[in-house]
Amino acid sequence: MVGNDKVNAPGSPTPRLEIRNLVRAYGGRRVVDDVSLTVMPGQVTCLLGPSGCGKSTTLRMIAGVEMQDAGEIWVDGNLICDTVFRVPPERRQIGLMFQDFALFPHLTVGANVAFGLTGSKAEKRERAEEMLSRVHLKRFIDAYPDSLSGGEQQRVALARALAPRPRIMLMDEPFSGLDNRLRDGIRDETLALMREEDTAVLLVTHEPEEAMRMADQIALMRDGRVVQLGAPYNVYTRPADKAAVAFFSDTNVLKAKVEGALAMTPFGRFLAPGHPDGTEVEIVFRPQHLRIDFDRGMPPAPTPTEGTPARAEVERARFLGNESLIEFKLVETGIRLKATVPNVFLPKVGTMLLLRVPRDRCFVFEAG
Ligand SMILES: Nc1ncnc2c1ncn2[C@@H]1O[C@H](COP(=O)(O)OP(=O)(O)OP(=O)(O)O)[C@@H](O)[C@H]1O
Repeated sequence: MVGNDKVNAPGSPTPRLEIRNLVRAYGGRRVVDDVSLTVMPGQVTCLLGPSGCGKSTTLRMIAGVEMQDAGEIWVDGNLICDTVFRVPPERRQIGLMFQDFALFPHLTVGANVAFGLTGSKAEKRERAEEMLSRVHLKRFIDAYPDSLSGGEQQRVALARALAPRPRIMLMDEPFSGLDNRLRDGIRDETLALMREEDTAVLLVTHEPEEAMRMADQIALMRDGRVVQLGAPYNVYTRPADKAAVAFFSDTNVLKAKVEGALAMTPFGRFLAPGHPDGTEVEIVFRPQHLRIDFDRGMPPAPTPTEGTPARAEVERARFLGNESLIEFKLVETGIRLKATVPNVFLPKVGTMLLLRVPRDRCFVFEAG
């Protein structure tokens, strides 16, 4: 029962991987709850979310090592798994790479890479050589894994996973065992290789920075559901809710009540479109968007883009390397806010400064 994709509009390209309404429950609790997404060939989709939100379970169902309770998995427009029909894992042409990737210690690097391949001995050796050249490790083809560094072993694992030309690559926190410097290089190498091979990648991570770096598309997950799906820029700049803002950075929150489609705050009025009068809202913005000015006695006039400036006292200032973090208390209301500024800016505790909030950097959500 291998069907054709009926859902995608005619003429639109067929996704390499499509999951529709996947559900998985343990003991009555839905840990994956109606998850749908697509991954195109040569593209990377990141499943991003906090620990326990259902990322790995989703991946395991696609790999075929776990059965869903409901929903369908399609590859290149063909159904490969629903609740009655199931292509076995080894026939799905899906490559796997996990954090605790294990190379076979008793096999050479070349034999590790050739392990999942079919064909003659010479053909297998040739493909292993090709893949090892791509990850710049051909010289280790006859060495054993334990003579390689952690990063080199990871690249061998990548070469091994990609050698059989999987149509889809599922990666679960594959870079988390590596130190930062090594990680950036291997990430870039991995992306380049997978784009060249036109592989569709579904990568699980709980690190927003990793997702922003690697993904063409981010599926932000929480409590088993995809709460937002989109390009990294869109997910970051148009977050679905307060938690989506907070997942990517620290936040400042101003509470207010809507009156006449406006929310009144110490920084003046904010437009609150779509929120009926009387709604309690939260105005959320990132610390890097709080504007700081010197207090020259006469506060500048309110502007439509930044509202009314508010006087604030510095409570703490710390240098974090490439930016400084300043913590403030608003004089009038006692509200605490944080600002980050590039480089070194360390005003003394007690200094009075003026703060402004650019309206185009704020998100207004109903208070939850
Ligand atoms: N076999 C299982 N039996 C019961 N509960 C399970 C099982 N596997 C996973 N869970 C639960 O399902 C939820 C989702 O787990 P999952 O591993 O998919 O999350 P995750 O987002 O990948 O988390 P992490 O980033 O920590 O790996 C968790 O609460 C977990 O405890």
